Amino acid sequence: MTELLSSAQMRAIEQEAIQSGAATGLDLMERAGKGVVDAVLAAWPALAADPHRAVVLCGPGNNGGDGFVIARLLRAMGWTVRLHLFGDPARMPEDARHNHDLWAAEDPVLALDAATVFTGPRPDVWIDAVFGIGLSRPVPGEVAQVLDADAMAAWEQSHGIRRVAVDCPSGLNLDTGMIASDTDAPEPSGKAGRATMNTVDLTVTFHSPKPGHYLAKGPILCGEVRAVDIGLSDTAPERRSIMEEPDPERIRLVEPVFRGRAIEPRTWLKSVMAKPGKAGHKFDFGHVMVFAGGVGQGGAGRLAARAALRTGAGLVTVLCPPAALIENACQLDAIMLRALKEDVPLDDVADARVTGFCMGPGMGVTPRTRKLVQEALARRAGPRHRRDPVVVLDADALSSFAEDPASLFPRTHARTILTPHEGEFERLFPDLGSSQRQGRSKVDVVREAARRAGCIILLKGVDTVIANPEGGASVHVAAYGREAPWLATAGAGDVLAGMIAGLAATQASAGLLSVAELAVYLHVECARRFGPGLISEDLPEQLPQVFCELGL
Ligand SMILES: NC(=O)C1=CN([C@@H]2O[C@H](COP(=O)(O)OP(=O)(O)OC[C@H]3O[C@@H](n4cnc5c(N)ncnc54)[C@H](OP(=O)(O)O)[C@@H]3O)[C@@H](O)[C@H]2O)[C@@H](O)CC1
Ligand SMILES: [K+]
Repeated sequence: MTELLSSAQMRAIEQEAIQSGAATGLDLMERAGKGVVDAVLAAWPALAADPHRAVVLCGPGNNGGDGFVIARLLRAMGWTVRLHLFGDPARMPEDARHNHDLWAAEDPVLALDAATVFTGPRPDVWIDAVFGIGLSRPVPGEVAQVLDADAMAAWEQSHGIRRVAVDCPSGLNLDTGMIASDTDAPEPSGKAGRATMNTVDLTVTFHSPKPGHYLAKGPILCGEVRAVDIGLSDTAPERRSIMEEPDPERIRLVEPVFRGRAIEPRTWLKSVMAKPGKAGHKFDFGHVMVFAGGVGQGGAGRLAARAALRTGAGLVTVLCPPAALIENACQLDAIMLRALKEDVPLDDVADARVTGFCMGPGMGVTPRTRKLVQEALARRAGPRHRRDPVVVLDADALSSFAEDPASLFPRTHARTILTPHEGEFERLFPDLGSSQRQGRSKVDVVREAARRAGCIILLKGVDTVIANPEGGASVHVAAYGREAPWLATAGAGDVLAGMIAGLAATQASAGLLSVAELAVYLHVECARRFGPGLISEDLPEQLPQVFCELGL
């Protein structure tokens, strides 16, 4: 997993390097500027063949300082560079000021406003070095107008201009992935309100990517993200083992990368999953019970059950009300089926060998659902097992506690995972819901929710965030080449719940958060493998091929 560094962590690492004498601030800025130029030429090799034209937009801090280095390096390659500055050079930080002076000794520093920028000739490359990790408030009006998505239309064939952001598209908050919206920017038309931000083709960041590249608007705005090495070392390196739970101080990105290097996906899968390479009988790989709804309401539970079985659980049983037995029996083969009468306790049907419960999809928002959830959460490890059964709560199992979430949280435990979408999340944590976040990052609110609930929370989305009560957090994003728009389909969440239950119930030695990370990744891989036309029934059926392609 790649570790995503907050602005504060990035600053601390930079300061440590400077204070230890490993590098000066100027060294780092020079390496950052050179890293951007190298990344641009690597992305578009044709640009290296002969000199081109660039516009470089610089801001008042060190992001702007990087911009001055980039402008100087391009100039040295024979490029024609127009440089625009927002801010007062006299107030720039020392290193940025130094690079300003190097540029200004030979070439003009132009004003950064739409009239000045867009009357110049069309550039081949556009470099945005206005604000980076130091963005502290909404982007001022004159800058917002230049960065507006439509502004470039002032040039002919503006779509052919290569747009590059230094650290981030200016205005994007690198901790949250959000854009401050209460800008004082008047639109060119004079209307109040925020201009729409330009998306770039390439974002070049330093040392390590930041959460804002992956959360919320980040993936929409950043194009491709490249992190370049500027010679910083991290004193808190990644955890020793790939399946270790994340460092509570850090956020990690779910991908087959470990300690900065891409690894064979199968190494990751084998470290998290119980089944590959092990001999055993079906009870060695767990028994998952999936609760289905009443007559006509069983599809969601069946989808989850199929996903649990395909991920490797030894046995999967669907539990349903007696009236729905025939409906389910007509549709299930390898999956077992039991009726659970209204007044019968869970213990009557679930023996000590059950290692996982998947609850919620199609169950109905009812007192009976609440009761069953409470019973499942009260179950403890059987004599043959080290750990309590995993309890995956999704959909109606969550909404059944909307009136009184506080009655759920004393019962949830370390082997519980709640898998809400935004609506369900808001029902359980009204003050943390998307309408109440007010600039707090999705990671922060999911961490807070996990702490409150005392269990793992997985908040679904294009950017899925998973957190444990200790503060460990992961982000998985279906973007940057892993887009999965066909996953926005009814039942996809039920399948994910089943995948998590299936993987966790197999008695894998990895912790539940690691299991959830892998399940989210596999879920997206299944959707991508199937592609257009995907419906939820297709997802579990992709697993065998996905496992095979990932090297199992
Ligand atoms: N850390 C590292 O390891 C390395 C960092 N490097 C680079 O440094 C960048 C961080 O530099 P930075 O800290 O100077 O912040 P930056 O983004 O330039 O902005 C601060 C300035 O903008 C101003 N300002 C902010 N918002 C504003 C607004 N809305 N409207 C108006 N003004 C606003 C703010 O003013 P203030 O808030 O202080 O009033 C201040 O003047 C980082 O992104 C990377 O590119 C690399 O060189 C190498 C290694
Ligand atoms: K920038």
